[in-house]
Amino acid sequence: MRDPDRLLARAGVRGDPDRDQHFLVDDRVLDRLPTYITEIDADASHLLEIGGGTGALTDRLLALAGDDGNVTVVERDRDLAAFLREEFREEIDADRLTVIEGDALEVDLPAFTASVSNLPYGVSSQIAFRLLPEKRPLVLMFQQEFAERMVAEPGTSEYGRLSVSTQHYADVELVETVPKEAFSPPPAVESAVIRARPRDPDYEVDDEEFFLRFVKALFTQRRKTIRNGIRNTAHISGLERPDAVVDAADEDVLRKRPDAMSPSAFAELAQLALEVDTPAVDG
Ligand SMILES: C[S@@+](CC[C@H](N)C(=O)[O-])C[C@H]1O[C@@H](n2cnc3c(N)ncnc32)[C@H](O)[C@@H]1O
Repeated sequence: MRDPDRLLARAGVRGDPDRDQHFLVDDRVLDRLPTYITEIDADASHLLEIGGGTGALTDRLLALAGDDGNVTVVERDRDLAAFLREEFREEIDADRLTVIEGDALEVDLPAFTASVSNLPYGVSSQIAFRLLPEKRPLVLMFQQEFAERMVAEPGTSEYGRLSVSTQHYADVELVETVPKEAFSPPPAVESAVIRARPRDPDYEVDDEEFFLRFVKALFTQRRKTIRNGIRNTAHISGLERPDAVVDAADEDVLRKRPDAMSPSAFAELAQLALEVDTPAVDG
């Protein structure tokens, strides 16, 4: 495997934190990341990496994909993309690696089978919610506090809109926390890796967009009861008759606060809200 410090030296770059550049330099962490894919027997024939940097993780993903598989890496920084094309010329010529130079929020993504990425933290949420609906196994590095909110259970202080919307798409677990020293330059906060295994939720929602908007609306009033939340957030949820929704809902639910509501309880309430109200379409 390529040595991360040598890759940094060959690229001749110093990571720029203002451009979300914190390169993994701890071999043990780099070597472990692909194992979170093999552990669950996921299809590794086409791996996607967002934010290739100097290619230390890319190298491990090429090994994971094997000689018959391939990897696509997206990198926004022009110099780093040029370095990746030079460093991995053989793999590119053998059609085992594709380097896409561009912003991961804008470029067309290939039909990947799984993604392993040490995400640029400034846009990690937007990238995660680009990847999760693709319903592929994901192993993603985030700021630790963000990762903890993604995997949080109802009734905890970390549980919120992010937990419900993440868990709508996948079973998620926090598989590893990563200290700052594993990166060069070290980020300001600790990091953590989550693994997402796609599955259908154990509830039905007819209008996914409304469900996610309704959950977002109610969590803006985290300390209020669901009763008050429904009434106070119609401008966000788009409900036109919030009082009618309150009249139709169970008293037990109306008395709760959002952080005590499981995703399926939100889904049931969202379905009811749709039955008694036709929400205005966003935008
Ligand atoms: C945290 S570093 C990870 C680099 C490398 N994968 C590693 O683990 O060492 C994130 C990388 O994403 C790139 N990046 C930042 N914003 C991006 C964006 N919007 N789209 C694609 N890449 C981006 C940065 O230039 C940087 O190389």
